[in-house]
Amino acid sequence: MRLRSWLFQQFREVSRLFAFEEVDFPVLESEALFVRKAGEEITQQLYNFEDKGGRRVSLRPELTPSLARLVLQKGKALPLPVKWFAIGQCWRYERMTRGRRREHYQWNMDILGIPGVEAEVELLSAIVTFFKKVGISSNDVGIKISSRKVLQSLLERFEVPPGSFAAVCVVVDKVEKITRKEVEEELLKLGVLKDAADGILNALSVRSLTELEGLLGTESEAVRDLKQLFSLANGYGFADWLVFDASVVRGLAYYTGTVFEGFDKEGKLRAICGGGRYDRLLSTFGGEDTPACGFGFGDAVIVELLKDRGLLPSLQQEIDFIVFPLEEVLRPQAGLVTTKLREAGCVVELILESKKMKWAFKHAERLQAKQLVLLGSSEWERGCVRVKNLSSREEEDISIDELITKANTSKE
Ligand SMILES: Nc1ccc(Br)nc1
Repeated sequence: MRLRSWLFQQFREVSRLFAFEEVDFPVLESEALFVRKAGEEITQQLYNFEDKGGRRVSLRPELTPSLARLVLQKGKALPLPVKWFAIGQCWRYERMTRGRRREHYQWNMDILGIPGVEAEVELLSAIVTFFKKVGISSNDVGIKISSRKVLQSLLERFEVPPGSFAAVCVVVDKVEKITRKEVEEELLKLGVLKDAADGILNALSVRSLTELEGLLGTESEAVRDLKQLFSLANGYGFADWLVFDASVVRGLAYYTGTVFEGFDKEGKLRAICGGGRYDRLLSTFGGEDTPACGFGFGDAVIVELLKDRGLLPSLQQEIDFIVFPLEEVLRPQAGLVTTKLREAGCVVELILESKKMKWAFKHAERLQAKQLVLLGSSEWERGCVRVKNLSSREEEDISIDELITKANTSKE
């Protein structure tokens, strides 16, 4: 829990730096919000059920559809651009034999209302800011960038019905998980003939924007967008984190343009984060066309990466004082001292049971507390408490007022 709190603190701090507002959505939504027909794994693993009112509902597998629903619900009352972030628990239903988690937490940042790649560059900058904040460099991690407009123009060239665009993207996204033959077979089922399938799969191995321009022509929107994105990223100073990779498609049906994913350069881990542009999602929910892009950043792979790189922070509870009444009759006084120290902003552990002094010292050592405040009747009669500094081993009898004054000074 300490690690999760620290991780979420980093997510929140980056979101705050980028002037994003935090939002939250229900973890349980109508199943219909997530049902899509493009064959995505995420929709095949819905943690869905019928509730006591006979409603078909589902634990959310992702946050973006809820965000779209909320933006639509607010309609004109919500001035664009919208810059929202959320950290939410998401669920999937997998057979436990896979030994994989059924729930994880995802940090999302989304910008709605900006049609140009300026929005993607802000989001990519936020991801890079997070990596740098936790000690990860562009030697450790990169972000692969491409655009689904590459696939879109190829499907048009091969006269593939536009209605199968999303499903084709979902299949092509599997290209590193299943064999090329299986991909071709799945594409064939979607009406993509062999020559079109070959054209698509060959395009994924394009290695540069120049090569892509050669393939798609100088008027290509995909090439224009990507050139502008890299140029802006250069201006921001994080272009060294980015790499054009035509094979990046991502597996969510609703992406329509730029797509990107964070990857570890040792190639040991799954994608660290991923995102893209989804300009049609709100209109598929019955809203007006609203340009949108965002990313999801899960809490699992990043922890693996931090472990691998020795970057996990050492997270100890930080106890300023342990207060210990030596006699039960002084417990009310111990409560007074504790209250005053806490009002001064100090973290105080009050020992709640009658214990031996030896136990109190061991307890203080275990918690790595800074100071131990002992209340004994002889000191109390002189209006004092005994304070032991647990690192310097120094101890002194001081008045409560002196103790609180020192505590306040240390907290300023
Ligand atoms: N979508 C999703 C939900 C939960 C986990 Br664990 N992974 C992916």
